[in-house]
Amino acid sequence: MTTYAVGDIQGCYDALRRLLDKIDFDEDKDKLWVAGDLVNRGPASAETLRYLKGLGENCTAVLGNHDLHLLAIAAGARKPKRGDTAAEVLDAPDSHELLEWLRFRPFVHHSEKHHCLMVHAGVPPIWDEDKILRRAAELEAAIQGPDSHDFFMHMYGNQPDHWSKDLTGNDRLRMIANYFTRMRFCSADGTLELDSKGNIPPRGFAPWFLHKHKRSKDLTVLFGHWAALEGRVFKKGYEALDTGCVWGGQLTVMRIKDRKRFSVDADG
Ligand SMILES: Nc1ncnc2c1ncn2[C@@H]1O[C@H](COP(=O)(O)OP(=O)(O)OP(=O)(O)OP(=O)(O)OC[C@H]2O[C@@H](n3cnc4c(N)ncnc43)[C@H](O)[C@@H]2O)[C@@H](O)[C@H]1O
Repeated sequence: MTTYAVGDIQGCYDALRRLLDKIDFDEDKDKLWVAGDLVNRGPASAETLRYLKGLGENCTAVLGNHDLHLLAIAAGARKPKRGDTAAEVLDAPDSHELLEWLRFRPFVHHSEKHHCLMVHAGVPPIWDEDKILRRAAELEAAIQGPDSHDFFMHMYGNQPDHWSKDLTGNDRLRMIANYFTRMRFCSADGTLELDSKGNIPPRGFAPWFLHKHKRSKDLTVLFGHWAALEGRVFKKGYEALDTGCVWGGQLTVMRIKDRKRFSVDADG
């Protein structure tokens, strides 16, 4: 049994299957962790969800911003934007099952065995692992509970931009969602800058993983989301997995035990 972690698939189902063939992935024995953004912009989000759902307990996927966006569209809280491919999932005959499976994915996966945390965008420097997991659970409860429509209606936006334990309601949930699913740059106190998407830090901010973190140093964080990094972080304890498949780059999987990476080109 071998455990692998894959970056943002975003509906690039053919690339996913080519990559799994390349590593001789055994669907009955091996484990696949997915670092969020399973869907959207790529051509085959429904097929991707169907395949990952079919892996059962051998797939552990966390939610990304594009997954949340699809769930918000499905809930009637948002309209699709140009370039979104949500309709392909919404029109699928098994749409309900696929969306319910997605809605019940976590935001953070903690593996004690492998000393890893997997999250889509990142974890703020101001939280230790206990807080990270408790705040992920808060957000999961909101999305999985009866008031999820209300959350999706209020999910979008860049404010508040910094954490306070006194935050309540949808402001608190939006802040947590923005840390886990949209963050790239922040300041040492966890203030977010969500406009910049390239590699150049805006003045006063740095990539979230370069700050001093409260989290235990023994935990490696696996994350996706940031295609412009091209899978490179150069900092011990961090593994960037998004290599921009949906932008014509590559899809990359990392074997957890030795951190060896395998990639396929987007266009085969
Ligand atoms: N609370 C909330 N508030 C607001 N929106 C929410 C939300 N929750 C969910 N959403 C949804 O989140 C999305 C906005 O997210 P954002 O993070 O704001 O923007 P994005 O451009 O859509 O990011 P993406 O996730 O695609 O990241 P990537 O690095 O691949 O791509 C980013 C850029 O990198 C560029 N890029 C790709 N490869 C690159 C490379 N090798 N070098 C340089 N740039 C590269 C691409 O061209 C692209 O412009 C929307 O769909 C929105 O609806």
